[in-house]
Amino acid sequence: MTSPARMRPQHPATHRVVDLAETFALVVPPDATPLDEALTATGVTVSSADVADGDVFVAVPGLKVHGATYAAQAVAAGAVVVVTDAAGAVLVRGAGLSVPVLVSPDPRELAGPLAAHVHGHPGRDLVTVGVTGTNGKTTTTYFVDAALRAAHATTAVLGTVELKVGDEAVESPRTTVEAPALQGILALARERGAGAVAMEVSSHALALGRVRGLTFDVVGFTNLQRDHLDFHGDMDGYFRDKARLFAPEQARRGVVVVDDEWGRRLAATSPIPVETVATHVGDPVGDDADWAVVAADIGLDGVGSTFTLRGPDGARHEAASPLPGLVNVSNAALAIVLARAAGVELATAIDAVAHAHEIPGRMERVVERGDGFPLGLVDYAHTPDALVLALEAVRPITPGRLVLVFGSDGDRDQGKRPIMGQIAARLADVLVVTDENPRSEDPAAIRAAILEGVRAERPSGTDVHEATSRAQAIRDALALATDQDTVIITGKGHEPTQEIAGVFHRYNDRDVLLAVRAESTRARAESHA
Ligand SMILES: CC(=O)N[C@H]1[C@@H](OP(=O)(O)OP(=O)(O)OC[C@H]2O[C@@H](n3ccc(=O)[nH]c3=O)[C@H](O)[C@@H]2O)O[C@H](CO)[C@@H](O)[C@@H]1O[C@H](C)C(=O)N[C@@H](C)C(=O)N[C@H](CCC(=O)O)C(=O)O
Ligand SMILES: Nc1ncnc2c1ncn2[C@@H]1O[C@H](COP(=O)(O)OP(=O)(O)OP(=O)(O)O)[C@@H](O)[C@H]1O
Repeated sequence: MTSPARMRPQHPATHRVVDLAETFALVVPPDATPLDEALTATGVTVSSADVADGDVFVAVPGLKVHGATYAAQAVAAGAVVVVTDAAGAVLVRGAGLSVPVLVSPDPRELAGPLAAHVHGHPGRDLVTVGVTGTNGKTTTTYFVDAALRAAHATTAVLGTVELKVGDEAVESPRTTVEAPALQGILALARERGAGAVAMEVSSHALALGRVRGLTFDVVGFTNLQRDHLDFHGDMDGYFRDKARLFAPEQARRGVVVVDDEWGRRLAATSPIPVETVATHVGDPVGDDADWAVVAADIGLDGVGSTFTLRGPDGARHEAASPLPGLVNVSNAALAIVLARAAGVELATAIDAVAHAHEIPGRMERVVERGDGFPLGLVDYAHTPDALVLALEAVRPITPGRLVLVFGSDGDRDQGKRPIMGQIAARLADVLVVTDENPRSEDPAAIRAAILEGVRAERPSGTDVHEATSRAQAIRDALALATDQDTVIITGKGHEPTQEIAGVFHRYNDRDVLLAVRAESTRARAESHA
């Protein structure tokens, strides 16, 4: 599989380093030899591990270590020049390296614009949509991509799950890649003929300049909930970092969900023009919003939702979310308004979103109800709040019993294990407790902690099962369920591996669920033969 760092254009432009120095006011340190006028560069990176031949290595002062510490590795991998700050230049000189060095007061801020310049500003040739917020980024981004795909032959979608350009996808190292990697991927997308890109923009990315150098056509805000305060300090700091996306150098216009106070604050203070969307039916906030969800119900397919979206002109549009639950009505409404702002016809956007049910690991409909099989869903919910939301979303679409396969991560928040158990026992009917990513912990001990919470809520232990492998848990769940039931497998979502005792085993809930269904279909056919 291609590494994310290799997602770059096949035919990069070549730039003279002296020209880059002049354009970005980079200076040669006083005691260094002047730049060779013939020296050229074709790419940019901030990580020595990602260097390609001909790269500029931008060595940033990190939160833990100075990037210039890795200049030797970068040069060995093919970097032709190091751009860093004054402290970095001292480190490179101290290491006795002969590589040319250029100094910038703020290399982290520079990395994005420099990479955008080197790759010929690919973002300007694409329709670009960015989505930020605590929850719903992935789902909304895929809904937007579905709408963009209805209007463009080739698109790119970038986020937590994958980096996908046309039909080529690689696993994503994080929600928003580093600024130079982003520009490289955009350049690749342009080279492959893509017309549009939808991407997730995390708060870390905004704080660390990963989208600098790109001005989005449209950006969206989902919501803000308590998260990542270790990094952002407090909610105000977290909000300020998110709000950086709504600035003229980052985006031309925005769409903001105003269901929470943070969305309302953002809409009221945004320096770029924004449209507002209210998604809670009956909330008076909807009266003043440009767009409002004024009715929502379970969809005709018995899984998703239908809803009515009132537009700024008062017209009512019948729309649908293919995924269960009201949070996905919210995500779908935002995506429709974002896609429209990005130039997709409203009716086209509504239709495309209504059919976008293959979002990897986000309430993903893997097995449809029927032929004796339950509805089978895979969801990433791995926190108590998300588990509540997921189970509440699935209950109304479940005529029979709600069967939950779940576990909890090792080497992470131990306190949530019994809480997850309690929630599961309260909101699901049949539980199969199993392993998630045990990492260095004893899997049985993690399951025991979950089961303690289960017992507190359901002392009888009725319909509570334990399975020592996740694949077995899925097999058990499917064997226990009828076609009136729903099986939901939570915790790992799209993850392609399971981490056990330091080893990453290839494993994916969706694949296993499909394999188990196929096994059962075969077994049934044989028993009828
Ligand atoms: C907290 C955080 O976001 N840290 C980011 C920050 O790291 P840092 O300043 O500590 O970097 P450092 O380790 O001190 O290294 C300094 C520089 O040396 C470079 N280096 C380092 C080691 C090496 O061998 N070679 C090398 O070149 C690094 O690439 C870096 O440029 O700057 C680095 C690049 O300049 C990022 O790679 C790094 O992201 C780390 C890996 C990370 O895990 N970030 C997570 C928290 C993150 O960004 N998450 C969000 C999603 C959050 C969510 O919503 O859940 C995301 O967008 O994925
Ligand atoms: N609009 C929403 N409001 C609140 N919760 C939501 C919303 N959309 C999704 N969720 C919940 O948040 C979880 C994560 O959803 P999603 O992956 O789309 O968000 P995200 O912002 O991309 O988060 P992550 O980066 O962790 O993937 C889901 O399990 C779902 O239960």
